[in-house]
Amino acid sequence: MQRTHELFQQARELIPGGVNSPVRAFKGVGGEPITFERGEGPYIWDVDGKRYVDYVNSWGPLVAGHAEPDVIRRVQETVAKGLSFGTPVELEVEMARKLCELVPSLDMVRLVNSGTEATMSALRLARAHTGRDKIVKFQGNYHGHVDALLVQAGSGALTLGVPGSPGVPQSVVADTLTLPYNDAEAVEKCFNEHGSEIAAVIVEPVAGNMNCVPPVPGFLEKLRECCDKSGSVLIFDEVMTGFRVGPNCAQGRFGIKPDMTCLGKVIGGGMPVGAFGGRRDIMEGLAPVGGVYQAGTLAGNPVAMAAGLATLEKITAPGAFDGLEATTAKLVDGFKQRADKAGVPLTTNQAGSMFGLFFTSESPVTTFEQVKACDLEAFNRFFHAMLEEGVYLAPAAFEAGFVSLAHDETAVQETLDAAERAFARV
Ligand SMILES: Cc1ncc(COP(=O)(O)O)c(C=O)c1O
Ligand SMILES: NCC(=O)CCC(=O)O
Repeated sequence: MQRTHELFQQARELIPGGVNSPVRAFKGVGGEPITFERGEGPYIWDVDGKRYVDYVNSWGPLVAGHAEPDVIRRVQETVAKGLSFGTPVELEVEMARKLCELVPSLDMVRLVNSGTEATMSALRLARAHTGRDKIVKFQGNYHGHVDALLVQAGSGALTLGVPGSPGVPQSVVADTLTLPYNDAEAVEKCFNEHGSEIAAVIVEPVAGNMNCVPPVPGFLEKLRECCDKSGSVLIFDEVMTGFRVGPNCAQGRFGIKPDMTCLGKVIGGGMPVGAFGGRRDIMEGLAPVGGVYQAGTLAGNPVAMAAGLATLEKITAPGAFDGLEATTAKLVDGFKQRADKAGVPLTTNQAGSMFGLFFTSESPVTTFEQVKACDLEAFNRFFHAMLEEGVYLAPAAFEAGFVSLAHDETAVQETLDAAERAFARV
């Protein structure tokens, strides 16, 4: 690990913590982050030449695998025509059409550059649409680093123990109400008290930033019901779940239609893209049609659109998603079997191509409290053992795992063989 170590020493002098996003640091698991230089299919190689089976996949976007040839070709063709115009381009129309076709709640969509931008703008629009200020979010859900949403947040905020961030004024979060995930009763109670003041509820329809926790039956239904009754805007943050949990996103899978949807990750295929969309009457509140201001120099960038469109083609090809889900099930069942064999208490969750490993004897895991009560030290030992074995899991116990279309029998078998040896050391 000579080269990776040297690079990280340099990075620490130049970039805070040596990383451009805190989740990349190994703060939760200990040790130094690894610097990578190449990917192909299910594998990534670090700068010292070691190969790993990858279950981070750039934190979700690479559902087609690394350097997928058709994706790369589409990007190269597009790059050759110029990188950006700051004008309408054909590929953004193609992307908007594709998203409106595939995502049940989208009448219209606007493209942005990240998931954070998508949730930030969706909130602004929902507040303008309703003329209300309060928003509801769930503990352990993460919606990007939007000030008003950095309250009891998941992902790196949770891993680092800063679920609310210094620098966010109290006045900005005063209108953010937080509730326990998967608790329909708490939702009902909150709406009984504040319903007429609530502009929006924003939720990860499968929580993927407190490990992976699917919604319990009735939870999303209750959100829909309460929002309908009170005239609040229901926002599904599908930045992570979009085209990961189903070919029509979580809303397609669970049959609940939100008023607005945020997207990111997969729809950029590894390029910086986000999107938010929904009901036409809401979306037409945006400038230049309406008064709600939102903008972006590089929004709808053709190169990013090309990568995203090629990736969406892969995941929506006939049979593709079912195959991916079956591979994920095989992986997750394999982890469980090997943990059982080694006598390590483990519970697993799966939603489409997302999965969660919980070092606990409680099953099922459906709440944030259960997630926080898991054996973090056992996870950390498992993480490092897997790393040594050449399997790259997210370097934190509070993150979901991601499988790609490129994960074949060989990659899965390699992973499970590694897991068998790793569990024996946990
Ligand atoms: C559910 C969810 N929403 C929003 C975001 C923010 O997206 P980005 O990191 O692209 O700003 C993320 C991930 O980072 C996410 O998982
Ligand atoms: N679950 C973690 C993320 O999705 C975020 C990645 C990042 O913030 O770099």
